[in-house]
Amino acid sequence: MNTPAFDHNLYAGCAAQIITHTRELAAKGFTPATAGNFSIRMGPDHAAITISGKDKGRLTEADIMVVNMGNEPVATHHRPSAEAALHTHLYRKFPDVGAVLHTHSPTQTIAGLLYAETGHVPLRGYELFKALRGHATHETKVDLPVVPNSQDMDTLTASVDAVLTQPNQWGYLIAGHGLYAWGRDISEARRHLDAFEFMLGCELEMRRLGAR
Ligand SMILES: CSCCC(=O)C(=O)COP(=O)(O)O
Ligand SMILES: [Zn+2]
Repeated sequence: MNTPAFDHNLYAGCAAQIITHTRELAAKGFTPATAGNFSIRMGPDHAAITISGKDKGRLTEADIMVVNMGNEPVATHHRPSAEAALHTHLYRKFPDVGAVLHTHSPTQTIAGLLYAETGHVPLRGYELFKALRGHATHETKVDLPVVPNSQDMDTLTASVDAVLTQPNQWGYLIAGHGLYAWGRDISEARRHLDAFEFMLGCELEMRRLGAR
């Protein structure tokens, strides 16, 4: 008997979690058209990830596949997310990362454009910092990195790698594109994504009010 390439029960559990979160995020308007991609680590060598080009609000298990940490499809002919390299980069760089979520909300997209030149969004004074693992007070500084967009995944990955130099960084923006957020598991990644979305919304509102 052939050894299966991966644990199917583990895959099915990961797919179910991805489907739950993507439906919720799509309902919030965070995945317009077919935007966004989502993954969960399946051990040291594999991740379950969304197939490229799917409507993320209507995913079924058949829309989620397995890749190795070199972005190669495992036991499937489907094409993984065009941005799979950004997911596996995080899994390779940080062994404790268990899930990666990527969305394109209007707030994330606009903030990425507004702060592209500065290279980060300076977040200050938010009680919601405490939703970010490793942050216990509002009296700290959180600079959310912003990298330039690129259709070349090697270029984009290198830009991201260069800005992830501090402990307890849980997200970055790609200018004009969207947000990547991650965590030890999908619940934590989702908490980080929701926290960044809220704080970015506050920053944009303060700019409207002329306070930034
Ligand atoms: C239509 S959105 C453009 C591609 C993108 O940024 C994205 O998040 C979705 O790409 P995927 O290949 O993961 O479907
Ligand atoms: Zn994207």
